Amino acid sequence: MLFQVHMHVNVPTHIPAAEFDEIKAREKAYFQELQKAGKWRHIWRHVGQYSNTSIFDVESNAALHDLLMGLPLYPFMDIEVIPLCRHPSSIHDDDR
Ligand SMILES: O=C(O)C[C@H]1C=CC(=O)O1
Repeated sequence: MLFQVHMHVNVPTHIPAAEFDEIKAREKAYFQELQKAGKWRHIWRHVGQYSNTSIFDVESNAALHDLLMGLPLYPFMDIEVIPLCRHPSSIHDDDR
C-alpha cells in the first residue's frame, strides 16, 4: 500500500542542540534502513522549510502507523498521511 506523508519538524528549544543532533543522527540511520528495505520509497525537501513529502510502500495502515511512531524525530513532528491508490490511466506497473 502506498502512502504520501508530509512531515514537518518543529526544532525543539527545550533540549540542548547536541541532544537534538543525536536524535537527528538516529533518524537518518532509521530512514536509510527503511529506504534500503524499500518501505520509504521517495523523499523530497520542501524548499525553505524543515519539511518533506515522502512516499511509503508498506503492507497496511497499521504498519505505517508503527513505522511513523518509531521515527526518532516523531515527538517533534507534525504529520499528515494521504493514502494512495493506482490511477486507472497510469502506465507504471509498480503503482499499487
Ligand atoms: O529531514 C526531515 O525532513 C525529517 C526526517 C526525514 C528523514 C530524515 O532523515 O529526517
